[in-house]
Amino acid sequence: MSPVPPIPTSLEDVRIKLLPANGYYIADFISLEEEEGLLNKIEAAPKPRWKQLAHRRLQTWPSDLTRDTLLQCLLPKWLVEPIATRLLACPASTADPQSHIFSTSPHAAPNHVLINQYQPGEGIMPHKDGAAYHPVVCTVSLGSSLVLDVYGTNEDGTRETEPRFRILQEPRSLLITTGELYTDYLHGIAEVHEDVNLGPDTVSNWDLLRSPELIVDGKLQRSTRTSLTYRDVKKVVKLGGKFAIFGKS
Ligand SMILES: O=C(O)CCC(=O)C(=O)O
Ligand SMILES: [Fe+2]
Repeated sequence: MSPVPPIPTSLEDVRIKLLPANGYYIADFISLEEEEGLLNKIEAAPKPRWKQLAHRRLQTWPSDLTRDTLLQCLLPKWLVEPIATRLLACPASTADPQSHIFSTSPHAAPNHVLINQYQPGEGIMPHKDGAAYHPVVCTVSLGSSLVLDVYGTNEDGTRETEPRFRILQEPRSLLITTGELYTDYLHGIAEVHEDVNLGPDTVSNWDLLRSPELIVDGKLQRSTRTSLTYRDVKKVVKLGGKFAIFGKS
């Protein structure tokens, strides 16, 4: 059994200093067994749970949003334990050990998880995650490393052609993006079989990586990579609430 990795004393210790405010990277967020358990759960989901998109496939938990609104429903236990619990146990600052990354979000916890799966050569077009969510995304990566490209915008609002920052996400790592990095920048994953030109000058989280030695000649071959992105959807409606109104009449 590989041990469950310790939680950092504070997110301040794992801040990606080269990024705009704020990005955090924890190379060892879950253990090998936890990674395997999660991949088994994801594979065991009924086939209709998967939405096949042009260049990746997607599961949405507990359900899709309708007009930026989530129908209130608890996340299944396997998505809460260990990831969500550990996210809330990670102090945002040493000054306030009770604070965590969702302390100031509407529900003080994530209520929504997207599971994206990419084969080598697949990716996601640069985009922003939008206003449905509180501006915090916690991404746990499983199976393979890949690079997340971060783009700025030009004065006329168009996207810059070249990424301004590159973040390498290793298997079992956690990446948190918040604030300006969430609201003002776009992120995407290139459709390549291999990430290239990786080094201390090109990878923003280089000093926080677990295994930079696996990168040979600046290259890393991709295999199947699955990501879980935890967020807090701002608007939540209760189905029971509506029935209660009907019940009264
Ligand atoms: O798979 C990832 O790391 C990114 C996914 C993403 O950007 C999204 O679901 O909005
Ligand atoms: Fe996204």
